[in-house]
Amino acid sequence: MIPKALTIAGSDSGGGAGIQADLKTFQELNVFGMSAITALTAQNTRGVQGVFPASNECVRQQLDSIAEDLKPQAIKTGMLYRSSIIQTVAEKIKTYGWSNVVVDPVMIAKGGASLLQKEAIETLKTNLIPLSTVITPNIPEAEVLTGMKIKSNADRKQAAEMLLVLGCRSVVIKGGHHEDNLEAIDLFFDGNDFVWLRGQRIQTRNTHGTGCTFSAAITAELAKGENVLNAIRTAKSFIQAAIEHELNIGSGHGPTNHWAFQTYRMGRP
Ligand SMILES: Nc1ncnc2c1ncn2[C@@H]1O[C@H](COP(=O)(O)OP(=O)(O)OP(=O)(O)O)[C@@H](O)[C@H]1O
Ligand SMILES: Cc1ncc(CO)c(N)n1
Repeated sequence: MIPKALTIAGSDSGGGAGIQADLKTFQELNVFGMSAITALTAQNTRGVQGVFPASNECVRQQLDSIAEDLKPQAIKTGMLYRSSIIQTVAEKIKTYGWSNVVVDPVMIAKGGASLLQKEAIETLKTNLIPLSTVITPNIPEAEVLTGMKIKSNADRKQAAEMLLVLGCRSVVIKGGHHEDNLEAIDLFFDGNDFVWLRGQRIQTRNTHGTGCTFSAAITAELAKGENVLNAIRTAKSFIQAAIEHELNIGSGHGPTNHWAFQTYRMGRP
């Protein structure tokens, strides 16, 4: 069976994040990609110039069209923008019985533009996170979701425990925003084991879309039937290669290199 994955997220006209990063990542990992677009953004490596959210009906119909004909083995959510879109997505996940749900709780773009309205945070916590197999917050997002400050490793473990209480089956709190300049270390927790996933920190400004790419890689591996921890390990290796082999596109925060994993790492995750 051909593995198929669905991304429910915003479009990044600059091609480095959102739907575009997700579909490129699915393709590179040999997974057929599908998309339901929640918002169009006018965006480039310098920042977000415009946000044009889709109607609830538009999101609903895209999800129905996909579900009636194609069966995704895994899905991810990215930018969802407002509460009613989150509700629509949560209802459809339940209606269609979709499993292997990766929730990337996207809130703010690197340049500071808001990709999620403040009042939608509660809906994310109560309606969507309980349906997820894994959530992938960065440190600032984990702070918003838990209401605690995260500085030390012990703080991060405590935040992971609090996030599990929201009803997700597991969590990875990503370390891209940590002040460590030698390593980028992510923390996985599934209620039993804490696993630290380490990678060398690359000194670069080309990190636009790292979070989208990472969660898309997890989704692709879940679609192939991998378990969550193995999927996350491959995703870590995928994003490491994509940051390391930089493209230097654009004059701001450039995109990562989505073909680097295939070209330089395949078979060596
Ligand atoms: N400079 C870096 N070098 C190596 N790995 C990094 C670097 N920055 C981030 N990562 C890794 O990339 C992945 C994404 O983490 P990050 O915390 O940057 O996500 P994010 O803030 O959600 O990204 P974005 O919002 O830009 O899409 C994690 O696995 C993290 O460890
Ligand atoms: C559409 C979109 N989704 C997610 C992010 C976060 O990287 C972004 N910048 N743009």
